[in-house]
Amino acid sequence: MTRSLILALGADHGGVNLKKRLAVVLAEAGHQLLDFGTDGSESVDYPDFAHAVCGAVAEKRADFGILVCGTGIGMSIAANRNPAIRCALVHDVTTARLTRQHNDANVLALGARITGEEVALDILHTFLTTKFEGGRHERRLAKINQTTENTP
Ligand SMILES: O=C(CO)[C@H](O)[C@H](O)[C@H](O)COP(=O)(O)O
Repeated sequence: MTRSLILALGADHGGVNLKKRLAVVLAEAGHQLLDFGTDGSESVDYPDFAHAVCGAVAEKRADFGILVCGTGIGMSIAANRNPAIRCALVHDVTTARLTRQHNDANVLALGARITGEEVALDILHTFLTTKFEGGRHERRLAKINQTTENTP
């Protein structure tokens, strides 16, 4: 798939089956996985897994994080509360590419009830193999971290 990466994975009960499928493919591709669960179908709370995965990425214990819930929305909202995280909820290969090129996204959120397995695998491949372009995008990323004030 790409050079060997350390990837942090997390899902709630809505995303657990897709997470397991992604984990198999990623392990076969030679990546090292930090799997923060969940592992079963019992109802759990997605923020617990988002925070665990994002902690690993923020502390540089993982190169990227991958989060899966029913829609990906709850995971992405929770993930982006961490100031070190740029989490993108992605439904297609084009935005998977662009969020790496333009946003240097370090966490990918997927919705298992929305996105089919084959599309999710294509998104994952694109996300992990596309490089940040830098340049003008560096300035914009810096501004994301500058302020939360509602000024131009
Ligand atoms: O956070 C979500 C929605 O924005 C996720 O899709 C969750 O997986 C979903 O809310 C879980 O719902 P459930 O009815 O408890 O299975």
